[in-house]
Amino acid sequence: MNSSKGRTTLDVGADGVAIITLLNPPVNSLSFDVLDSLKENYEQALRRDDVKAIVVTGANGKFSGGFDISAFGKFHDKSVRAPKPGFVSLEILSNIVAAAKKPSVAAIDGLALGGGLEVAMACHARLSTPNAQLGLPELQLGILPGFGGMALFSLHMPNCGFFAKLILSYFSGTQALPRLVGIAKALEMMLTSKPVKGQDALSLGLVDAIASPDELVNAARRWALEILELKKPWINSFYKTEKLEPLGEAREIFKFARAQTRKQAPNLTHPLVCIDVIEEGIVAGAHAGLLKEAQAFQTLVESDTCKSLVHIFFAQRGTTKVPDVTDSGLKPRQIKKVAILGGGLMGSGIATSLILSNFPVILKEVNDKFLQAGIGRVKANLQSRVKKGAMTQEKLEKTLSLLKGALDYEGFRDVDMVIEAVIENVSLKQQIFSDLEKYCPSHCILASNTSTIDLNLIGEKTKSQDRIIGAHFFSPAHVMPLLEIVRTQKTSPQAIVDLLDVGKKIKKTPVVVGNCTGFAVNRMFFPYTQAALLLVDRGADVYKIDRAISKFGMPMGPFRLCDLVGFGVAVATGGQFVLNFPDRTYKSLLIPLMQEDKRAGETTRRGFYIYDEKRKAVPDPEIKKHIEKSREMSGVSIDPKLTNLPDKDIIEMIFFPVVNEACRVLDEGIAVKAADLDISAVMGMGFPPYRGGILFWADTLGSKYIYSRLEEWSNKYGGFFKPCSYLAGRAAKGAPLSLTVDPAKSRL
Ligand SMILES: C[C@H](O)CC(=O)SCCNC(=O)CCNC(=O)[C@H](O)C(C)(C)COP(=O)(O)OP(=O)(O)OC[C@H]1O[C@@H](n2cnc3c(N)ncnc32)[C@H](O)[C@@H]1OP(=O)(O)O
Repeated sequence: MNSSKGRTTLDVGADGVAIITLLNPPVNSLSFDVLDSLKENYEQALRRDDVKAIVVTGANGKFSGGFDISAFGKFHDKSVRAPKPGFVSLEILSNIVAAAKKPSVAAIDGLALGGGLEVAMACHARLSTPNAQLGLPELQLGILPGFGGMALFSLHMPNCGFFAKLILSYFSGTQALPRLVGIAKALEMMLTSKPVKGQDALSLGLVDAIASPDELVNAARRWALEILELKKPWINSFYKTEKLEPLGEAREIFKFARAQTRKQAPNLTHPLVCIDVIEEGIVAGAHAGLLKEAQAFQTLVESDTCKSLVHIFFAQRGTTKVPDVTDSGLKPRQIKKVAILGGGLMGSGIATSLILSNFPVILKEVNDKFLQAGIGRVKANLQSRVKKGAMTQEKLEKTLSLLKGALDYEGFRDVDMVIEAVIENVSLKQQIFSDLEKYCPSHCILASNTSTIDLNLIGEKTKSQDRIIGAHFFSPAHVMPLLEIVRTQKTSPQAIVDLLDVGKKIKKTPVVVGNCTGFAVNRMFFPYTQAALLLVDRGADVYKIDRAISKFGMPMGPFRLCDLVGFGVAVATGGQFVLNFPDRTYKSLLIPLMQEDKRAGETTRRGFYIYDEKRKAVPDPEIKKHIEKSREMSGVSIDPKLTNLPDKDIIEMIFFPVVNEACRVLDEGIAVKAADLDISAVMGMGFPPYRGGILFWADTLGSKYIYSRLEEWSNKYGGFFKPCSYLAGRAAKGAPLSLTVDPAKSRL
């Protein structure tokens, strides 16, 4: 069997232009095999007398998605074969340089990202289709754009000669992009990791011309020949200077970029390193910049941040790979029309998400007043996009025309999917599902957005259990990226495949989980809040906890979050857990006591914080009296150690119970794999992606350590901290927590 990972093809036309095509489906990533083959074909094209010019392009409408990210994993676990000398760009680029008499033009369709764009920037001109995506998203992976640096890293040749450095720099994104589009724009593109469209790339100077997908390669071959005939300029990006801002202005731009970066990503160093490398190239010249890039790349690619972010990249793509479901040959059926029941906060958010992705939607409510309110919410959601400049008024009208209101089930006769989003009331939901069975076609998927109620119970009065499924969105549904797809023992694989497809089409990350109270995310959230309440009852400070957790990288601390979701919701969901998992519930009276004081969180402007009109949260000294009362009524004693806990201990005491619950979820087979829980934590809880997700992070600390800490607190503070048997078992073996779950136990 051929185990090579991609290649390039060489095709020489009668006009003397060699077309080199990158071929490595699905995104033509630059694996070592592709790079080897690129080098070989370049050499051949340069050698052959019948080749006058070269066009580089990508197969199947995509230039390249960049360097093969799976190879980073091999760097990390050190399993990669040592790259042979002259690997990656050195030989390829020395040939491009040596080929000064044969111009190269990049023909970009689909996407040119990361190393893909770096290859294109090494060419003498670039042509693109209007909608192609061009960008350097490497910071998202914890590294910086640097094939130049990568070449040095791969070659292990820090003392390489001047000529080699000169050659390598052609492939360096940090040095080439600012010279093509200016420093400010290049910084923006790298720091945000956001690509630009071909049409915009043209006005920025990143590409030289636009062509339609059908015309692209022919236009590029003509361009290459015209370079040869000196009718078009022959440009080496590396030597361009006219786009660079004057030095004084450049320094200001770098200063501003650093300040913004420190504010937005205080825990991350690699964006600052990237700025340093670009600045070095501007101030001391591209060769100096390249050397700095090389050193930086080596450090960054081995960093925990890179390991975590690469894990998240693949974990996110892995959520749609469900054993015995997505590998069983089933194809998603086309969902042409969706109905939503309930126009409240959730229903209107879900409707917004669907119409934004061009699904016609029927929104059903019980009366006209509620219906108009629901439609009004959808309108407001779209309007806020218009305000932010993310949508035109015209597009808003067009999008809204996909939404139809209804007060009965008549319009449900041709829908392919229904999503119920009414209040959490079992008998109401049971009634709705038995009505749906009567009105909807027999293929229609019957989904519920419940966050707590057993799906088997919801579908109890129907004969359609195989098409009943959970579609658990997170609030606000049109913004939050996660979709929990909840499967019962009876849900058909086809219904899962269909919902996975809809999830992807509405740009959510779908995670398939089993049926239980709280599913995956809310089960992990529960101990998070409980641990924080336990610490406060035992002497810790509310605001110190929130600060420590925010510093760790969560968007906000547990108390600020309670204020945001509202005490009503916190108590209601908490109640479900108390009912279902009484053995590990910590019963604090603090929130009910605060409710008695007419505090309900941000909506009443009083919760753990007080809020001004601009929703700015300020600590409230008044809550001290409630805390004291809660302690007194619960009969717990203050532990002096907890009154002055270092941040590290706060983080561990709050997150280790979350890790413990994640272990239970995995052990019970509620989640298919540990990586799904990492994604659920990142996208559902706001866990920092650069820590790799909850279990990935836990494994960096070790199961033994986590077990011993939980055991110690369990003895001291009670059963809430008691490590579960899964965690105990892993700790006894010194094994990672993310080892695959025993398939026999899986509920999926
Ligand atoms: C030295 C250099 O400077 C370093 C680099 O170049 S690092 C790489 C820089 N490039 C990137 O970060 C781009 C990463 N990829 C993406 O953003 C998106 O995958 C994309 C925009 C290319 C395509 O998105 P989309 O169409 O939604 O498809 P998506 O599901 O994400 O990817 C399709 C498949 O391609 C794989 N893939 C995408 N980019 C890849 C890459 N650069 N390397 C390896 N595999 C890649 C995905 O893992 C997925 O595989 P799967 O089907 O087995 O799950």
